[in-house]
Amino acid sequence: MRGMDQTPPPPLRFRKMHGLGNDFVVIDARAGDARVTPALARALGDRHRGVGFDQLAELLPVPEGDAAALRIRFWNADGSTAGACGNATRCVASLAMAETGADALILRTEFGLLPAARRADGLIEVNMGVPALDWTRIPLAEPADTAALPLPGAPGAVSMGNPHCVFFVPDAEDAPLLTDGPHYEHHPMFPERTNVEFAEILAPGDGVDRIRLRVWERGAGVTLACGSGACATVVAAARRGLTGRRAEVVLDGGSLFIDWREDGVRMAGPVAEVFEAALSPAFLALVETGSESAREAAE
Ligand SMILES: N[C@H](CCC[C@H](N)C(=O)O)C(=O)O
Repeated sequence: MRGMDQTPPPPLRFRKMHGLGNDFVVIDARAGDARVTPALARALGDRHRGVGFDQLAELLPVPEGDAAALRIRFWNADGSTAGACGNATRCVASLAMAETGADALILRTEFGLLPAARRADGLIEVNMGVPALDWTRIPLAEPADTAALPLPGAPGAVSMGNPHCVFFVPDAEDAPLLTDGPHYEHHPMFPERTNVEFAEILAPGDGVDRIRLRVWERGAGVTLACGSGACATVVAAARRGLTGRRAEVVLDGGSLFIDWREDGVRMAGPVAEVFEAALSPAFLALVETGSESAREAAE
């Protein structure tokens, strides 16, 4: 509950951005005056009653002397948190570089320190880190060969700081996203749920492998693009010898350029800022009246 001081809280400002149509609300909580809760994420993510997003990127401070410029916490539209979000990381990198005038910097996420840079061609590139391939780090509910899981279609499993289950299909356009997507997101093999990818290997172009990818995201459903999913798909494909370690990944919203090197998986693509606005105090009060969010905000 708010204390005796009835001074209204400052308006909660946010930015709306996207990477290939994978859309985000970005809240700068570095000053410590804002705090995202599962209830606020769900309310904000509602595409009819809120702002609407696939994910929310909460910007948090880092200690003095930290190698990173800032820390990011990712929230899905269902109020769950995620250890990675490639497209949102690229959007935040673009904001942070504009803020500091730098062309390269480091961002801290749950998965570690992620170097980011603006390329000469204007694309924003992030090194998403070294993929986790052991079953315990996906995580899976039992020991299994993550190169080909004991499930129909023998999908690959990869973590980029978040779990991915990658199916290779003959035609991604008619992939069973709306049935197999939720089925495998909630499959008991994935104790923390999983993102579900459907990948079709295309003919190489300009000497670069190409993959057509469609994604059902954990906590968000079908999205137009998924950066960590594109990284996981190239890793899963290369592990099977279906492609090399570099590929163009063609998603519904456009292409990401992936390069799996020894020191991590690089992912490059465009970002866009759509608008900046403030949440109305009435909206925040509405969220707070929900007992769950008020209790969490007070913790
Ligand atoms: N839904 C994902 C997080 C967002 C991933 C995606 N938007 C990306 O660009 O990586 C999860 O729960 O792991």
